[in-house]
Amino acid sequence: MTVRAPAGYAAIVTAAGRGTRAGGAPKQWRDLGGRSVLARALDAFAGFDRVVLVVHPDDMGLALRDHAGGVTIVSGGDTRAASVMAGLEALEGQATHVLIHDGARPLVGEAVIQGVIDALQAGAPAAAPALPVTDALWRGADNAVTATAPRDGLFRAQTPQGFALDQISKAHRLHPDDAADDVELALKAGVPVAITPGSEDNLKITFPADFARAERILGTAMDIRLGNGYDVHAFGPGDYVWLCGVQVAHDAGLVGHSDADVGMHALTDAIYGALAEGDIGRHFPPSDPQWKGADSAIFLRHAADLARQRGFIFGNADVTLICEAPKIGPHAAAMQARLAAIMGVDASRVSVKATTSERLGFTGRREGIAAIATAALMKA
Ligand SMILES: Nc1ccn([C@@H]2O[C@H](COP(=O)(O)OP(=O)(O)OP(=O)(O)O)[C@@H](O)[C@H]2O)c(=O)n1
Ligand SMILES: C[C@](O)(CO)[C@H](O)COP(=O)(O)O
Repeated sequence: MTVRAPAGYAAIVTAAGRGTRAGGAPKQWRDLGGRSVLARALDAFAGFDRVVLVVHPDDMGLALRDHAGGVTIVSGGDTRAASVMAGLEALEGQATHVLIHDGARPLVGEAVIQGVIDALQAGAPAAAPALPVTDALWRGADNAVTATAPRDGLFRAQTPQGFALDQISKAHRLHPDDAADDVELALKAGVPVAITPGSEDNLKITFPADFARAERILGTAMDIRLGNGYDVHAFGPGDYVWLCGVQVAHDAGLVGHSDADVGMHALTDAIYGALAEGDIGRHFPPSDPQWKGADSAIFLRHAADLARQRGFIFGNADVTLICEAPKIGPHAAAMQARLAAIMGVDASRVSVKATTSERLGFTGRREGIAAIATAALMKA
């Protein structure tokens, strides 16, 4: 879920720094759990009508490659304040309020952004998230404590910091010097700033170890779903069967309301199961004549689309066909490719294998084919 910002609200995401303390390539372009730090920070503002992304001139090509469309990309300056100023200039006359966010804070949550918006909507000219300092504070030198310092009334500042656009633009023009953040400039210009709730998850990637910390937060926040599916179809008259989207010659057909693709049905049910969305019968009732003889790809595509609409990506899918015949091995790769194409994933994430039941039971007596499937869905 992203925050839907009120009309007139814009966001500036600053990403023109070089990330010297983090080392390596500029931190905002580096991978964090499969997506760049910056892509994650930008995502949080997808519900804003206007978003300005400020990047280093050397990164303009990268920015246009990854973020063209939807956001306005401008070149930043030598300091954070100069980069924010470039963003503010791009917004002149285009918004009433602006939230200014570090591209290096990839895990900002809805509640933090909403808290800032609510304070501005309530009439504050400026509002920013922060956390009270809870640890004792010391002064130190040469690895020794030289004094203690009171922590009362001290806060750790975060972003996004929100402002009435005209007031923060004026503050930047009045004090074009660098500052730790935009709140500092607002205060210098006499603009009062409300404190809103920050979050421990809203860390700024600053040092190398912060990547591991962010990965840990992402890991615990990851929504992982597993679903299983099971299906059986009896043999009947015919000279081929549909299995996992591939037509396989056989001395019998499979009986069913649709094309009786038992493997595809098991996989579709596994996806519905992971989404707690019932089974194929709920979405495509067998009582409905329009599904008579239907291509089962319709069912699988529907389940895969539903997963994507809910924000999930596929971890993997695994289908096992249980039959004495036909032989599955020669067709397994084609089945894998077909299922992957229907689901819109790479074939390496889909497995199709088979086993006999050692001539035991209904599959052993060649009365039909059974299939079991597992699907893993993930959402960060
Ligand atoms: N000239 C600058 C400097 C910083 N930033 C942005 O401001 C945010 C917070 O800054 P910081 O963590 O200090 O980032 P860097 O300046 O990149 O880091 P470092 O000081 O370690 O080089 C980051 O998203 C950074 O890209 C910017 O847009 N323009
Ligand atoms: C803006 C800021 O993120 C607020 O905490 C921070 O001041 C900027 O980062 P820096 O490390 O101070 O440059």
